[in-house]
Amino acid sequence: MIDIQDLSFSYGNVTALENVSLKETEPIITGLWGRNGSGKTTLMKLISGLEQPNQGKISINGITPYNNSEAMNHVTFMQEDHPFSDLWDVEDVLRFGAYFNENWDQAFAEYLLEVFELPRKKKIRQFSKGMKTMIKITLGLASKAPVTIMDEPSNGLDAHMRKQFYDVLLDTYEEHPRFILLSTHHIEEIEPLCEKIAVIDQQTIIRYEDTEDLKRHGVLITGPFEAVKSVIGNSRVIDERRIGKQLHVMIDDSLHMDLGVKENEAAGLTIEKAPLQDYLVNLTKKGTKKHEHA
Ligand SMILES: Nc1ncnc2c1ncn2[C@@H]1O[C@H](COP(=O)(O)OP(=O)(O)OP(=O)(O)O)[C@@H](O)[C@H]1O
Repeated sequence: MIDIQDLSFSYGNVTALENVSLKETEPIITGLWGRNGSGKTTLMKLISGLEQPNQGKISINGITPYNNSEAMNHVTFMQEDHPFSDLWDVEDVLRFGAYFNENWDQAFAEYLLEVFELPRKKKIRQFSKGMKTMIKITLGLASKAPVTIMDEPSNGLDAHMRKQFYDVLLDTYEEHPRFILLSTHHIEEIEPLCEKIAVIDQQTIIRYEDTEDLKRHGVLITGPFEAVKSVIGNSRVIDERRIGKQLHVMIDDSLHMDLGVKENEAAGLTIEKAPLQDYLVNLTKKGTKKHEHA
C-alpha cells in the first residue's frame, strides 16, 4: 500500500526530514502526530508527489509519486491551506474533484454537502475556517483515492461538525476501505478514528504503532521523593517536577503490576495513566533524559 524507505528532504539548508521509514500494507486509518515544524506537512507533500525526496524511496501501490501523473489516481492530498481559486464556489470544487479523480463519487459529495450544510453558491474565499475544512473533507473523501491524506482535518470544526466528520469518515471507510492519513497536533481530536499512530519528532518517525499500544504508555507517579525514585527504577523519565517534598514524574512505560500494587499506595504514591497528548508532548520535548538509577 505505502512503503517509505530512508527518506530525507531539505528546503535549501533546512533539513525537514531525515531517514524516515514507514510501511503499511493494510488499508487503515492512521494518525500522524507531531509538534509544530516537526515535518508532518513535508512528509504528506512527499507522499503525494508534490516534492521530490533528496534521498530514499516512496512507493504507493508500487508507484513513485513524484512527477508521475498516474499517482493522481492513487493519492489525494487535502492540504491545510488548500489552493482553491478565489473565483470558485462549491460547485466548481466538485467539478474539479470529478475531473481529477477517477474514483470520484458525485452522489457521496452531494451527500457530504448536506451533512456539512455548505452553501452551494457561496465563494470558497468567503467561507469560515470550519467551512473551508468541511469542503476539503468533502473533496478528500469523495475522491475515494486508495491513499487519502488530510492535513489537520478537524481544524476549526465545532463539536457537532467534528462528530459529523467522524461519522462520515468511518462510514465511507467501512464501505470502501483505503489508507487514510490524518495529521494533527491534538491527538484527542483524531485518536478515536485511528487504528495506528505515527509520531514524528526531530525530522523522523520515532514511533509507528497500534493506537491501543501507544495509549498504554505514559505513567504519572506522584509522591514522596525517595518513594518515587525507588519505584521508577530504570524506567525512562520524560517529565520531572519537584514541588516541596513531593516529586511528580512521567515515565515512558506502561501501567503494569509492579507499578500498580497496593503497597505503593501505602507508601503515599499515586500512580496513574497519563493522557495520550501529555505523554506525546513529554516524549518529544527537548532534553528528555534517561533516569539514572539511585
Ligand atoms: N517552504 C519552505 N521553505 C523552507 N523551510 C520550510 C518550508 N516549509 C517548511 N519548512 C521547514 O521545514 C520544517 C518542517 O515543516 P513542516 O511544515 O513540514 O512541519 P509541520 O509538522 O507540518 O508543522 P506545523 O504543525 O507547524 O504545520 C520546519 O523547520 C519548517 O520551518
